[in-house]
Amino acid sequence: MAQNRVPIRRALISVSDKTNLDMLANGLSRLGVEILSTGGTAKMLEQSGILVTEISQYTEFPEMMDGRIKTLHPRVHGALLGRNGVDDEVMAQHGIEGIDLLVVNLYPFEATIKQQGVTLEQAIENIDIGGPAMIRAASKNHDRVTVLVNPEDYEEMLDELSTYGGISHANRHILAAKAFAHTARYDGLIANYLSAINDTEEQEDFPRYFTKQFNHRSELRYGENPHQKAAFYTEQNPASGTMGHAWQIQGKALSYNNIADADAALSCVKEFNDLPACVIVKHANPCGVATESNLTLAYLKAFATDPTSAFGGVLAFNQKLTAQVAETILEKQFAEVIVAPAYEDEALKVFATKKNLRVICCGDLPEHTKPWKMYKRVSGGLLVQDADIEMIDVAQAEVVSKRTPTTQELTDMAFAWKVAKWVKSNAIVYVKDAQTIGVGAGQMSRVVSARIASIKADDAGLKVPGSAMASDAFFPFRDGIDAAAQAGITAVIQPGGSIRDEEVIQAADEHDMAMIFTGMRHFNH
Ligand SMILES: NC(=O)c1ncn([C@@H]2O[C@H](COP(=O)(O)O)[C@@H](O)[C@H]2O)c1NC=O
Repeated sequence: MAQNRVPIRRALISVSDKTNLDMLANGLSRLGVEILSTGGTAKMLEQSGILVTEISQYTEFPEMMDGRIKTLHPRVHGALLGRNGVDDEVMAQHGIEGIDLLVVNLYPFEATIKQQGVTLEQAIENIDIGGPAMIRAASKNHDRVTVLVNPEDYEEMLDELSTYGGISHANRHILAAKAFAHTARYDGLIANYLSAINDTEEQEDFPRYFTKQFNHRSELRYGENPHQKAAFYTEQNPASGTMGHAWQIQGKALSYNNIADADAALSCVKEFNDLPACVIVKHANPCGVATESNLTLAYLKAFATDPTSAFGGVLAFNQKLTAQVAETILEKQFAEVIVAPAYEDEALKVFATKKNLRVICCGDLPEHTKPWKMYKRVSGGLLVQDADIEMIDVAQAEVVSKRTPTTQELTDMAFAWKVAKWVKSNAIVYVKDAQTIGVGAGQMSRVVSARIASIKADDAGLKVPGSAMASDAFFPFRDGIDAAAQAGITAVIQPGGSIRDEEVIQAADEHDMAMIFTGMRHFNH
């Protein structure tokens, strides 16, 4: 197929972010490309000794209104929009010389609105008008014009230009789509910002119009089930320690369920930043969680909670993974996915013996997570909420039982509470000595979750007596407490807030249990 390469004779460069600018302009000059440029960009290029024509010289119209008008001129837009073989005559008639390459990036609106105490006026002055207008014009006319909106793309374009003398149609098309995505994201940010601010400049939590852009990261073999097609999209700059940031080191391609489960495992393991921790997830639920003095022991304890469910599980760790952990995992079980912030080279050599095992590196886990939003598609709409990043200090929680918890019980309750947050509701988690003893997940009644936690502990040969129990939401009846007491639970952590709290506290007192109320619920659906 013909490449339909278009040579570049004239370029317009107008950039706020001047990264790689010298390299680009030097490259273009060497290839004999004439450069037009706006005020600040032209000044910088002149200082570097590059020959440029100021845009105001070309338009014969001054830049004005503090930069609100620079390139908004028919000689610029005609030069970008004029079609080869269609508009040649009219261009000549009006002294319009075609621009073949447009290099633009926009006023830093996103960075401006992220600043503390920014005013509406400052935000508005950082809305770029001329830049998006040119990007849209050039992208529409990518049949002739090449458009660059990202300094990371300069080098590849220069390579193609110097090697082949022009840019292929395929690449102009890719760059045009990228440029429209760039302006779409930019306008989305502006619309979100303006529609979340009222006339007294108070920021509302949720904009009237909501636009968010995600970028295609990979095709997935299929979705939750083989008859569902699926792909993975990520944010612009995903934070370290997230699935959006993570990269795969080895193994079979990641599936939709792998990514969802690895995310669940990562979320849970991040709760334990003080000690080496391991979380094993199966079908989005932790089936074993433990902390210990090193990752190998943490893994062994997590595995011991429910070895049956751990088969084919997704394992997350909160520290650099050693060869010893890798060997122990391979001895003990078949795993689908391992995710950790980093790996020792020796650990990777061990995993390399299992070619299919998916090994993912997520980068450092940040200590404090900034607030962010969660989205869930429902038919005909989108649910948006704050991510559940809150975690109470259990030591400050209210003791509601007659008996106060022992130090050991408090520690176990704190651990169980962190795990319960990441178990699907209704969640019941039994914990002793920094190890999950039984997990009851995703049941329609709380008492059944409690029974399941006991059954799981029994199946694994773990002793419940003396364990603490966490419940993600209040107990609506005393039956859950009675069932737990029967199993040997001595301490209970739960949000409280039921109309039958008194009856529930009385049940705890009758069984001589310690009970604390967190005042915070952690439903996870
Ligand atoms: N108003 C205009 O005609 C106009 N044309 C280009 N710009 C922007 O001006 C910036 C570059 O300005 P300078 O070269 O003066 O540093 C770029 O981000 C570009 O998108 C404009 N500024 C804002 O709209």
